[in-house]
Amino acid sequence: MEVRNGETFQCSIGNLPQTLGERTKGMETPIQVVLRIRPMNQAELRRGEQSVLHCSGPRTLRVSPLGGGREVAFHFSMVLDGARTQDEVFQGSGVQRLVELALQGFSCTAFTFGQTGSGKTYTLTGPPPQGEGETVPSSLTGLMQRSFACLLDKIQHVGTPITLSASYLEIYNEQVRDLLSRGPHHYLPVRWNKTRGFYVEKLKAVKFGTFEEVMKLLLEGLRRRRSSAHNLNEVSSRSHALFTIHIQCPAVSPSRPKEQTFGKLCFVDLAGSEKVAATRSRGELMLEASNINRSLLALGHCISLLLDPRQKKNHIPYRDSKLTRLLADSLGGSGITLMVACVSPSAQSLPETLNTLRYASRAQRVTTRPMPKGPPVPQPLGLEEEIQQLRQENLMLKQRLEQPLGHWGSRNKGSQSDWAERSLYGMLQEFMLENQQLREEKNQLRSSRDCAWNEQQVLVQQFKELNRRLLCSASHSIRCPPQHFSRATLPCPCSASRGRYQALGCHVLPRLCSCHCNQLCFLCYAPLPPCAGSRLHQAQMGEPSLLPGYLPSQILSELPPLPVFGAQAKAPWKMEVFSPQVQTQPFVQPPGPNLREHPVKRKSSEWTWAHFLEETLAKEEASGRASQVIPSAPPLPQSACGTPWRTGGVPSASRMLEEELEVLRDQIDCNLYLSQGKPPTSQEKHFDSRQHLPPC
Ligand SMILES: Nc1ncnc2c1ncn2[C@@H]1O[C@H](COP(=O)(O)OP(=O)(O)OP(=O)(O)O)[C@@H](O)[C@H]1O
Repeated sequence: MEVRNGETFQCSIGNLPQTLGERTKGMETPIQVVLRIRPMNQAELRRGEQSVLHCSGPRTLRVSPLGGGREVAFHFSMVLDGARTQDEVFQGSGVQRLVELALQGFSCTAFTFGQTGSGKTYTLTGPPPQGEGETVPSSLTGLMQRSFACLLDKIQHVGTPITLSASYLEIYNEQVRDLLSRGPHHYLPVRWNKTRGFYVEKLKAVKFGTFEEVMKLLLEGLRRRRSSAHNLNEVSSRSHALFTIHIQCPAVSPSRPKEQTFGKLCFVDLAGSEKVAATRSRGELMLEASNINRSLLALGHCISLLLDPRQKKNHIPYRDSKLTRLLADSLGGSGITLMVACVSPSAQSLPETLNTLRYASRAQRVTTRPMPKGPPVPQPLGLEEEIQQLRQENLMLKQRLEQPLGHWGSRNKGSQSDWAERSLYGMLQEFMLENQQLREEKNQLRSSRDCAWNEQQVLVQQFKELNRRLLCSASHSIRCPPQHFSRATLPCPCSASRGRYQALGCHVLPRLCSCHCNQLCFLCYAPLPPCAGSRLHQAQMGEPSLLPGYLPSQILSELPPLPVFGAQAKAPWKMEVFSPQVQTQPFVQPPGPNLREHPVKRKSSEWTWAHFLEETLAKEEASGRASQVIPSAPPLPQSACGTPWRTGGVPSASRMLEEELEVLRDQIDCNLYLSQGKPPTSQEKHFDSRQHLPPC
């Protein structure tokens, strides 16, 4: 103990237990917090600022606001005022003890925190070099250089070869960068696993054995670290920097490998919290300040939660920032931690200083359970064997899956496991084969459906062509009866009628009735005057879609245009030929002396123009009343042998076409069902293409 300026300065390591080691393994140990007050800088002295911080004893700080405000006292492991030299800080902070514990295999961390320009970097590494190649005077070197020297000195006395390596990284704008890596900057990911906790992947660790080597690494990293000038600090660090020394101590006896230790000594120089208004940071500086403040806030939040024993058992949001992830073990894990809080004595910085003091006060109530790090825990033998077996099985199964199908049949039937494998993989292969076959079948069905569709299209075209030819042929045969073989035309029934339509000429096709009671010439579509038997014959028109003058509009639109005679000729579907009353009437066979007394309703499916024509003509011939009933009927066309055209003769071409068309219709019906790829539904069973096709 020594006395300076009337104050007691205890040159010890504060509360850090000297005996920390074997006896404190796993015991709750509080974080050690040391306070360092930097001296007034030139700018503050120029402004004539007064100090508001007063040390009252080695561990107590009194804050006396100017103007007689309420005085506040803070207690820490050690309070080091502005008059303390770097060496005194090293001696009084307890870092030496940390070095000893790291050598014993503990994971030790010393970090500085505080407002920007409060002396954090100075405390750890001393003042910045004055020029390129300049070194810091040994009296001003910080905790890090002194700790390196201490560590190497202690290692020399251990007597066993100890492996040392160092890594250096910075967290800049929430990105981790390796400061020992040459070449372009690469940001490294922070990972986690059960044995290592959080770690930086691919972080370079450089082995060293001498003080010069480790100093070279430190200076190399310091040069690469981001720093900028702002209003409060000419060389302000813009990133958090972590310098870690990994200490691998072999076991004293090779027969006891578990005694091997893996200690760690980490120095963390946090970037300073800053008020942008005070630092007047703009642009990139402002972004950096925002990231710095955010990560420090996350650190403070973790510390607050760690204070609550109930919260500590639950969730601590270490993942909120890269900094808290990498400090997780030091804050709430198995590490030993020393914090050096740095403050400025100036009254102008009092708000930030109070923040730092409160932050530090809380941090020293956080506890860890220090545990030395041993060699990586090997996997239990059983698990390793199991993993190995699973790997082999996986490999074998992969190989078997790649084998040809026939392979399984040729295998000998062996043990139960063989059988199980065989049946399982046999099933798999069968399913795959079946799947393949089903796919092929589906493709075949699809192509046959397409073929049927194409065929149907061809048939529809053929049908149209046949229909056209049939109409032309019928028309021609009536115009030029075979017995005449001349182009002399029969008189049109329209021309025979009187009235305004008398002048209209038209052509004749076999029709329902030769009188004009249907009020329409079905060739020229001219309205015709009603006849005396119109009521009777209108009744026959109950199925308008089956009459020759009424073709479905879809088919008519696709047919070649019919010859039009006269300017008044209109398309039948646009003419008001059929009154609503007539259209809604069901077809009733006309009563007559030779017909049944009661009208018989017929199904529309039974009703085709060809059948009706045939029946009507047959009945008229049989009764001999054709001319009576239909006085204006044109003479029936006669064949060369004198037989009516419907039974043979010249219209035999039409007959053939009709038969051909019949076949085509059947084919179309079949194709319609085939193209749907399923059996016809009950609705489709009633479907009859004849109803949708024009009559022959
Ligand atoms: N104890 C001290 N004795 C003499 N000078 C000091 C002391 N502490 C700090 N300084 C000086 O004050 C200035 C700021 O110090 P330093 O850069 O270490 O602050 P900082 O807290 O690291 O700031 P930042 O967070 O911005 O990086 C430097 O010029 C440094 O040399």
